[in-house]
Formats: sequence, C-alpha cells, structure tokens
Amino acid sequence: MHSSVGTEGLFLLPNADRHVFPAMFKELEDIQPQYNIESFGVSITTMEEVFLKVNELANERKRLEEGAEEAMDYGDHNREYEKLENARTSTRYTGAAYYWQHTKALFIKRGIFFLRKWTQFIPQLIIPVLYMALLVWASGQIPGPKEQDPLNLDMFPYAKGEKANVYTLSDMADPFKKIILEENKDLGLNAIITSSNSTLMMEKIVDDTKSKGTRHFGLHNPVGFNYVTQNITAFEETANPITVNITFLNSAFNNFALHSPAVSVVIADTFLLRQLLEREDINIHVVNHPLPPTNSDSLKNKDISGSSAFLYGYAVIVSMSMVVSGFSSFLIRERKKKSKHMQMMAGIRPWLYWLTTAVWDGVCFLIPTFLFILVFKLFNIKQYISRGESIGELIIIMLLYGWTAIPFVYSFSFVFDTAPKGYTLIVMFNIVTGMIGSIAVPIISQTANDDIAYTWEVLLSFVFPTYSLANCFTKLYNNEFGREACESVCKTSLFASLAPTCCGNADERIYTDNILSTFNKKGLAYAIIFFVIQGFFFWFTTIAIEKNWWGKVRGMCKSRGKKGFANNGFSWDGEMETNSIEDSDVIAEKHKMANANGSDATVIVKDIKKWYGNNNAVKGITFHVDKGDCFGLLGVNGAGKTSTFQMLTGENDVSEGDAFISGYSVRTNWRDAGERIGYCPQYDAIIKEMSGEETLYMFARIRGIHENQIPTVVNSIIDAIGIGIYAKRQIKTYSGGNKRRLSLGVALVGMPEVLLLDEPTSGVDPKARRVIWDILSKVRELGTALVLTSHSMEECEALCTNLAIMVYGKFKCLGSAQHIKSKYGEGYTLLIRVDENNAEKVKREIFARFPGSILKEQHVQQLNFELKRNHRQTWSMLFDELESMCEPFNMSDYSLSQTTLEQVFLEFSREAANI
Ligand SMILES: Nc1ncnc2c1ncn2[C@@H]1O[C@H](COP(=O)(O)OP(=O)(O)OP(=O)(O)O)[C@@H](O)[C@H]1O
Repeated sequence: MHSSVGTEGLFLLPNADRHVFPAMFKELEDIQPQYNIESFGVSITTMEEVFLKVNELANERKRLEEGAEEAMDYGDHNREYEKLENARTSTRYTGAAYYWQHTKALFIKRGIFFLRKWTQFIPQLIIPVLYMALLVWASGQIPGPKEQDPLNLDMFPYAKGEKANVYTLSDMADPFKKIILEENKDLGLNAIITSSNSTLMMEKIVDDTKSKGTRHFGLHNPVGFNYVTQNITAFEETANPITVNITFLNSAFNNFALHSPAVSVVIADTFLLRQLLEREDINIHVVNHPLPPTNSDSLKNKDISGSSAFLYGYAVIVSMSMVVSGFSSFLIRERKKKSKHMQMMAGIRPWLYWLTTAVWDGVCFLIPTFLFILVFKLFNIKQYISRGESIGELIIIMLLYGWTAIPFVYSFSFVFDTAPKGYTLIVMFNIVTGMIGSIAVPIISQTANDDIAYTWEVLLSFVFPTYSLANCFTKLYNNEFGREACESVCKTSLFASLAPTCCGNADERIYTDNILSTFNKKGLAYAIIFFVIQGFFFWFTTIAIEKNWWGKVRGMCKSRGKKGFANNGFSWDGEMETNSIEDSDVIAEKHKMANANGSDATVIVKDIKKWYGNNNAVKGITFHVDKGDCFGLLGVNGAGKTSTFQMLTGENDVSEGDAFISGYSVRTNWRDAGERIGYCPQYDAIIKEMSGEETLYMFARIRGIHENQIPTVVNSIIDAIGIGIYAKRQIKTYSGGNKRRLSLGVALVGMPEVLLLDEPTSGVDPKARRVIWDILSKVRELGTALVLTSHSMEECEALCTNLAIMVYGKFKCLGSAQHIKSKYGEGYTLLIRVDENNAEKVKREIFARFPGSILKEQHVQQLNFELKRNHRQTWSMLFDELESMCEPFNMSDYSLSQTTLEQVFLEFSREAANI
C-alpha cells in the first residue's frame, strides 16, 4: 500500500505481474458491494514518481558517503514528523500575560530587524544629524558685522582740502594755536583768525559765513573762543543782593560740523586746565566709542540673523523629513509581505501592533532629537541653548512634531507597495511642503504685508506639519535673537524708556517671554495646538485605514445596491447568471449545509460571495471540512481560490454569506475564528532578516504559548519541517523550498484547529513537495482540518479527502478525487509498444475490440489510444482483452489508466472558457 488519504487507499501494483490483473480486478469487482467500495481506478506511475525514486536512491548513497548533516535535509523524516505532536500545547497565556508576550514578540522583532539591517538606519538616524551639523557649521561661517574703531574727536576732518580756521580773540590766539597744533600735529591749520573784541569777532564770523557760504564755511571753521565778562547779581543769606563780575570763556561751535561741539569743549577745557594749573604739558584726547552701527552694518546684521534662522529652518525640514519618513519602510515591507497580517491572524491586536510600533519609532525619533540639541550645543548656537527655557521649548516642539509626523507617515505608508518608493516619496513630500511655506511666507510678507503673510503662515502650519516645525525653529531663533539684543539696551534706564520695542510692555516688544503660549505673530501657540490636532487626526486616519472603515461603509452601501439588483435575476456586473445545471454533489452540499449549525463541522463555508467593485470573484460556494479532513480547492488562475482564502483569513471582507471556524463566524467574530487558524499564504509572509528559529519563536509568543514550552514547540516544528541546519540562518539565505517549509512551520505553531494553505508547494522542487505533503498528512492525522488551494491535481489527490474544482468563482464538482474521476472521467488512456511491422494490425484490432476508440498519437513504436468509456465494461474485462492481445500481436508492453483528475479539470476549464 503506497498511501491512504481519508477514505481512499493507493496501492502500487508491479508491472511484471500484469498477467494476473484480470483475475485480480475480477475478484475486486465481485467483492465491491460486500466491502462497500464506492469505486476504484487505475493510473500509471508518473515521471515525477520515477524521478523521486531515482533521487531517493542517489541520496541514500550520498548519505552513506557524506555523513549525517546533509542527510537531514534529504532523508526520511518519518521519525521527525512524530514530533509534530509536541507542537500542540494544552495551556496558553491569557489576559495581561498574553498581551505582554505579544509586546515582547513585537519588540524583539523590531530589535532583530534593527540590528540586522542597521545600514538602513544610517539615512534615517545618522545622516540627518550630520546634515544639521554641516548647515549649523556653515551658518557660523557667514561673516558678521565688525565693530567700528574708536573715532578721534579732533580738527582733522575740517582741514581736508582746504585748511581749517579757528576764530578767537587776539590775546587768546597763541595758547589756543599751541593746544590745537600740539594735539593735531599734522594738521594744516590755516589761521587763527583773531579780533580784538567779541563783538568784532562775531561780526567777522557773520561776514565770513555770508561770503563763503554756510556749508563751505561750516566745514572748515568748526570752533571759536572768546571771553565774555558779565556782572551777575546774587543774593546772600541775609537777602542783600550783591553784584559779582564774572568772566566766561565762550566755546563756540559750528553746527554744520558734526564733531565740533566735542572738539570745541575739549580745546577750551585744555586751555582752562593749563591756565589754572600753570602747566603747558596738559593735553586732553577725546574719542567716541563705541559708535552706533552704521546703516550698512545694521542691514548686514539683519541679514545674518535672518539667513541663520532660515538655514536652521531649512536644515530641520530636510533632517526631520529624513528621520520620520524612515518609519514607513519597515511598515510597508511588513504589510506588503503579508507578515503583518499573519501576526494579526495569530492574535496580535491592531492597537497593540500600532502602540509598540509607535513606542519603538518614538524612541528612534528621540535619538536624532537629542543629537540635534547636542549639535546646537557643540556649535554654540546661543539662541537655542543659552537658556534652559529655550532648550525646553525646542524639545517640546520637536516632540510635538514627532507626535504628528509619526502617525502621518503611518497613514501615508498604506499608499505604497515598496519600501524604497514609499520612503523617497514621503521624504520628498515633507521637504517640498516644508520648503513651500518657508519660501512663500517671507515673500508674501515683503510683497504684500505682514498680516497677509501671517494668515498664510497659520494656514500652511495647519496643513503641513513640516512647514510648521521649520517655522517654529525660525521663530524661536528670532525671538531669542531679539531678547538677547534687547537685554543690553534695557539695562540702562535712559535707553529703556527710549526703546519700547525692546523694553516696553509685552505688546510693544519685538520678542515674547512665553513663546509657546503666545497667540500672535511672535508666538507659537497656534502651531502647538495644530500639532496636537494633527496628531489626533493622523492617528485616527491610521486606525481607520487599518480597520478598513471606509471600505466597510462602501461595502455596506454597495451590497445593499447589489441585493436589489440581483433580485431582478441579473448579476451585478450586468451578465445574465449562467443557467448551467449545477453538479448534484454541489447541490447536495448546499442543502446539507443550509441548516447546519456553525459548530457542526470544524470549517463551514455557507454560500460565500466576494465582489471587487463590479467583479464577482466568488459567486456563492458552500463546503465543510471535518476534523482530520482535507478539503482541496482546485482551479485555474483567477478562479477565486485566493479570494475565498482571504475571506476566511479576514484579509478581505466577506461580501455575502458567512463562514465558520470551529463555530466562530469570520464575519462577526473574526478574532476568535482567526486565532484557530494556521495560515500558509501563497507568498512567503516572513521577515527575511530574521532567522527561521526567531520567526517561529515570534509566532509561538504571539500564539500565547508559555515561555518555557516555546523551545519544545519550536524545535519540534524545526525538526518536522526539516530546516534544522538552517534554523539559525537568516531567511534571506534560504532556498525557495525551505522558505515554503518555514511558512508551513509558522502555520503549524501551536497546532491550530484549522490549517489554510494557499498553494503550499508552488515553486517547490518535487522532493521538497513530497516532504511538505508528508508533513500535511501527519498534521491531518493529528486532527487538524486542512483547506488547501492548488494547481496541482496530484497534490490534491495525495492530500485531500474531498475536493472541488472551481471555475469562475463557482464549484463545478465536489467529492473525493476517485469519485470525481469516476463520475466525470470520459474514458481510458491506453499506451501500447509494438514493433513497427505489427502497428497497423494492432490498430485495427483495438478499433474492433473497443468501438469508438481514437488514436491520439503514434510514434515509432508507440501507439496512444483514448478508449471510450462503456459502463458495461469493467477493469477486469479491459485487462482481459489486452492480455489476450499480447502474444498474438507481439505487444512488448502496454499500460492502461483511467482519465486523470487533470483531464477532468481541463475539461471543466475548457467548458468554462467556451461560456
Ligand atoms: N484585490 C482585488 N481587486 C480586484 N479584483 C481582484 C482582487 N483580487 C482578486 N481579484 C480578481 O478576482 C478574481 C479571482 O482572483 P483570485 O486571486 O481569488 O483567483 P485565484 O484562483 O486565487 O488565482 P491564482 O491561482 O492566480 O492565485 C480574478 O479575476 C482577480 O482578477
């Protein structure tokens, strides 16, 4: 006996004993009613089986030559399959411990990925910091305004081109000349223009002014001196007035000459000191320092602070965009690879998945955040780090940006199918939206006015978080710049009263003390509120997409519409429902399941339908699978197999009908249903940076298996699926066959009640395929209900107790493989080897003995006939006829087999194609 599947047994008959086949089949036909044998048939050993046999013999030799390790992969696994029993656990974590296991599994997964794929984090965590450092350094290289040299207050400016003059009385001329020339040695003093008394001197000045012109006179005649004697009347304590004669030294200056008052006073003071002290060596040197900045300096200064603030804003846009966009990569990969769905199916709750993701990404976000502050500290950007408050404000702004930008990236990540594309486009979106505002708002402010610019600033901050962040950085910088500049001004009470923009009240000042809570142009209160709102909004969006709320609402609306339409006898896509007569077994199954309770079988699928827009991919199929049975869904590409699976696994909504897994509806109680399913999807839904063992550990934790039992469970699965020597290697090094085995292993963790296998052996070599079949047979024996889809008839024959052929979303037939072959098989295939001389005679004889036969092919020595099926003709009669022809017609060899499942399948497909 070669194998047995459900109610079918497969026996290998030796070709050498072909002569006893008639008698053997006769006996079998005789005892058929007695032993309740429904049907039996004959097929020929396939080339694949021959290949496997040869391979097995070769490996036997290899095993002997190379030792045990390689043999593990190729050898017999029977003993190992027994260990699958250990993959089942009786107790599981519940409550908080269950969720803690999930949390642990999710964090370990992220940690492993981080360590193995650390290069991916360079553009996310390192380059942004280096970029920020480079721009901060560059901003420090912009030359600042230079302090002006002290300005000597002397006569030089007035002796340019034309020599200067000094007006004074004749008797004072010499001392003044001496003082002026001592102090200004190279001065080309033209003359001391003297006069004998003050009145005459004043007249001369007036005349000279008139003749030379006010401006010209003013630039070369800055100062003048004379004595004035006056009688001053004063009152003593007794109130008797006394008159005193006082001489004043008049120090005159020309107000066209800017420095003249100081120059005049200093010359006069020197004169008086020399007179009083009777010394000639006293000089007073006066300078003006510090000078107020020149207009060009003021402009330069404004540029510097403006361009630095812009540079930091720009740097933060690019750096932060790179940081947050990186969070999309892992999510896109995990979702697209279906690994996320597998984790959800195994028990991970969406809220926990997103919470752990956010915590992990949040911690990753903190790294560059604090490194940015370190960069500001290293390059001594005082505006950000000189006060504790400003560091605090900077941190609050960045954290709030994280709160907004991380869920924003999560929502956006659903749009993309590949991680590099997603990362690049999200980075670009963030940079472009950040830059648009940063460039546009200052332009609007210059071309229109500040109020319009502010309105745009608020609007753009509301829509684009990255612009808002850059704006916060710029404002924070300018605010601190203003505060610093004003600090020295306001120290002096004289200036304080003159500079309300620095020292006035909160409305007058150019800066604010509480930038985070100020609601006007100077503050960031709006930005803070927007960050909070945006954060909530993007979290809501993420959850809505995750839960497919929008799809559900649309689905509800559509299914209502479809039901109304379908009542008219038309399908939704406008086609008439085909009136092809349904197979009796399919109808019987529908009737049987119509009144079945959800828990009457392990899997019950009741008239389930799937619509993709107007495309009705699954048109109402019904079947059930009992414990320890295997149900196969056979169908060509696009028949609706995967759609059916996706509805059972919760990956896609059920449009109509329902399905029950161990009594739990996949429509209303998917979580409980999903936890009872082990799913092996069509594509390997695994994270290739993890090892096979790590992957199995992760799923064991997700299934809630007790920590101390996990090693036993995982090791037994590793042994059973035969990846022992690869278990600790990264999955990306695995061959296709080993990846499929691992996917199967993942589905087996905890030995769920139902195993859904979507083309479990696609792309696998014949040997690995047999290994997978063996595992599945063992799993079935252990009581798990299996549902599998396949393109391989052989696979279904080998594994399935029942199968259905699905065409365009409908079942064409249903039952065991032998039942379907017997019911739909049109005839037999007969291959005969003869020598060339007898070929014509044999042909004639076959046509005579088996009327209606067709010669399908003829090669040199081989004839290929299709014999028409005749219900009166039994297997024993057929073999009898053929055996009797062997000798007379010199037939060296022949083989007879019934119609294969493949032929039945092709017939259904052909029929469907002709509809
Ligand atoms: N997400 C989708 N949106 C729209 N149409 C879809 C979607 N998924 C599948 N379809 C369509 O539904 C039909 C059934 O597809 P499905 O993938 O279920 O078939 P299948 O039998 O599993 O094919 P295969 O063997 O190639 O996996 C096809 O016409 C397919 O184009």
